[in-house]
Amino acid sequence: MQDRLINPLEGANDAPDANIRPALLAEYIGQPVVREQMEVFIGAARGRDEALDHTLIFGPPGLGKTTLANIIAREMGGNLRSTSGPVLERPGDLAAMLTNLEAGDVLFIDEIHRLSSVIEEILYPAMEDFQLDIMIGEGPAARSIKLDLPPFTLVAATTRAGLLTSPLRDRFGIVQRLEFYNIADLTTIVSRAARLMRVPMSEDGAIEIARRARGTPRIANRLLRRVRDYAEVKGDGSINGAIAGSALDMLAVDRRGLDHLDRRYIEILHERFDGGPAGVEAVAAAMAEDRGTLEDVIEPYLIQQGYVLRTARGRVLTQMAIDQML
Ligand SMILES: Nc1ncnc2c1ncn2[C@@H]1O[C@H](COP(=O)(O)OP(=O)(O)OP(=O)(O)O)[C@@H](O)[C@H]1O
Ligand SMILES: [Mg+2]
Repeated sequence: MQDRLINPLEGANDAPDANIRPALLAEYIGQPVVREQMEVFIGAARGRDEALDHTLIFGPPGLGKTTLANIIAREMGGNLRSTSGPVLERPGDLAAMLTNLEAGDVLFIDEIHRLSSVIEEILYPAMEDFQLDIMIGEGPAARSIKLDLPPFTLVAATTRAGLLTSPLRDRFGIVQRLEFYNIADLTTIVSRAARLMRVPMSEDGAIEIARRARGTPRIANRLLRRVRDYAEVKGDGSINGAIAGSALDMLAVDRRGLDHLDRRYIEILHERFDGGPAGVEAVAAAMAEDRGTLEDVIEPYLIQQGYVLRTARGRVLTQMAIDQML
């Protein structure tokens, strides 16, 4: 899993890409619905000189949740303070973040589905009334303190919206769902990144990379870096369709953006489970992967592309998968 080239998760070999990450809404490519809505909500909040409503962003890894959180802070003219669900262990951790906020700041909590219930309880009044309500000390000496917080915006991201409790979910005024990107948008993303990285690339080179990036900008940018390596060693450093094609063939990323893990998933479902329905736990065990990896990383794209169906009785292989892959 670790060294899978088309793993949508952020990895050690993702070079720092601060310079290619879009900083403004106008540079955020694709996601037209999200972009249009955010333009309106941000414009309105700025016009009223208020903090933007709390915003929940969900979608599979690598589609631009963290990027969007950064853009929101920038467009609102506030600071971005980042943390994540698993990092916030004790109430004091969250209290420290909240009391350091200034009016109009964005508090970004990544992986919000991994927040403990104690922390969640503190978040409710903070989100609703900008009040920090916290117990300090233990036993008879314990007392509760209340503090006013400046108006701020909580931006939360999750790959698993289904795991949020409904009281938490209900406290977000804005909920945005990111979708996989189409080839045209991914082509624009790759072309822009190549320009910023000063790599000469033709349109068909960009399309070839986009087609194999399984709808995910992070993967598109990672493939671009590996194709650049290939072009520098095997060619004159510039990328065209043929160079990109042979580089990606060498990297075993096929024309549909599927790699050995996807193919194994489909083969196992076909051979061991007779095409399904099969429970996700059983498929995960047969693949020796954990269920979370299957659900977060492998399945979303296979489902979106129509290779696999998620039914009440389990996973089912579609006719299209059988025709194209087996
Ligand atoms: N709409 C976009 N336009 C251009 N580039 C994008 C866009 N969305 C994401 N990217 C690029 O893809 C990379 C991954 O995006 P990001 O880190 O925001 O994903 P994420 O959804 O937060 O992933 P994770 O779930 O792993 O936290 C970014 O570094 C950025 O360069
Ligand atoms: Mg992120």
